[in-house]
Amino acid sequence: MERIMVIGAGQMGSGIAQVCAQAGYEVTLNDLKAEFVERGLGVIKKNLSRQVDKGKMTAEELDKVLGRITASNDLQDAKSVDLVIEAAVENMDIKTKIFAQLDEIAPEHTILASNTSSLPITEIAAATNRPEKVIGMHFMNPVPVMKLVEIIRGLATADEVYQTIEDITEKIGKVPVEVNDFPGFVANRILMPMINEAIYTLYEGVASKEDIDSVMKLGMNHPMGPLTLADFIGLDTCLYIMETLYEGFGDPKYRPCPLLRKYVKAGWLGKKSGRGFYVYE
Ligand SMILES: CC(=O)CC(=O)SCCNC(=O)CCNC(=O)[C@H](O)C(C)(C)COP(=O)(O)OP(=O)(O)OC[C@H]1O[C@@H](n2cnc3c(N)ncnc32)[C@H](O)[C@@H]1OP(=O)(O)O
Ligand SMILES: NC(=O)C1=CN([C@@H]2O[C@H](COP(=O)(O)OP(=O)(O)OC[C@H]3O[C@@H](n4cnc5c(N)ncnc54)[C@H](OP(=O)(O)O)[C@@H]3O)[C@@H](O)[C@H]2O)C=CC1
Repeated sequence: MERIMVIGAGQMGSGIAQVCAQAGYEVTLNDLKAEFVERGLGVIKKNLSRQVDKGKMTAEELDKVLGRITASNDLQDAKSVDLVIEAAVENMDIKTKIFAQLDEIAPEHTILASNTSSLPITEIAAATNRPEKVIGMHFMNPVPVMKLVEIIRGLATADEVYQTIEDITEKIGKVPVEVNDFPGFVANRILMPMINEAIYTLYEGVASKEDIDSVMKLGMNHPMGPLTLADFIGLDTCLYIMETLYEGFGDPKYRPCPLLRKYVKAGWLGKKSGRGFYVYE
């Protein structure tokens, strides 16, 4: 395993590319347009420069890490990689299209992983002719800081593929947790209903957004209040995850809050779009 391709250069894809390059892998960072990859590379440069400023990394190391990342706008670049980690938007149609194409392009030995936060790995795998080599590799945001990676076994995922991904996860300094393929896995099955409930609390006028966040920050020692965290994750992603839980379990307890839907329809996607529950400069 030497070459990794990351698909999607958004907040997750750029973080994944960064930690893989820091661990010594050659990384191809792919997005639909050159400007999106440039934006992702800009975030990586900023993160690494901060480490140089703090004396945690030398300027030479920074150059070496950046030198390991190649920009790409063509899925054909998957023909020379050993592992693909897909981090495009949380949408099943988009993901199955990407995986079907990758299956045609990537060499036989290549493992195809998805950073999906909730969608069934088994269904993504079924879009390929190599379901045994398809697996979930769910990083947490912000990737350079958070230690956890949920590794999700699809129905057909081979044991040796799981083992390889567990080894890579450890090599990049993360802690793997093994999870079976059910909607939302573990992380978002627990986190997202809490966030959705915080949005209902705001929607029903129980308290102001600042006070809801303060309750969870000061009362439960959460590093961020749930509404700030929702903005940080992306409200579109939060809604996709709630819909996956709602449809996947058929249980009304997972119904997404109408206020969340309204914000997403308005394009208020949180920090990444400049406005969500809060306004960002
Ligand atoms: C939706 C899903 O599918 C799954 C998910 O990811 S759910 C989201 C999971 N993530 C969380 O719950 C995050 C909760 N928030 C936190 O843990 C913290 O607020 C935080 C780590 C984001 C920031 O921590 P903080 O102490 O307030 O800020 P700060 O002191 O500025 O940063 C701490 C360190 O993180 C780094 N950091 C902060 N934000 C960063 C970012 N976006 N990218 C890279 N590094 C970052 C800082 O550089 C700093 O590094 P050093 O220790 O090397 O100096
Ligand atoms: N946000 C979070 O906290 C977490 C998110 N995830 C998961 O990671 C994935 C990405 O989320 P996140 O990084 O937050 O989202 P972002 O919106 O920040 O980034 C997604 C990126 O993928 C690009 N993209 C869309 N379609 C394609 C495609 N067909 N080929 C290549 N690139 C494409 C988007 O381009 P464009 O801008 O044109 O749409 C965008 O640059 C999702 O599956 C999400 O559920 C997992 C853990 C945590």
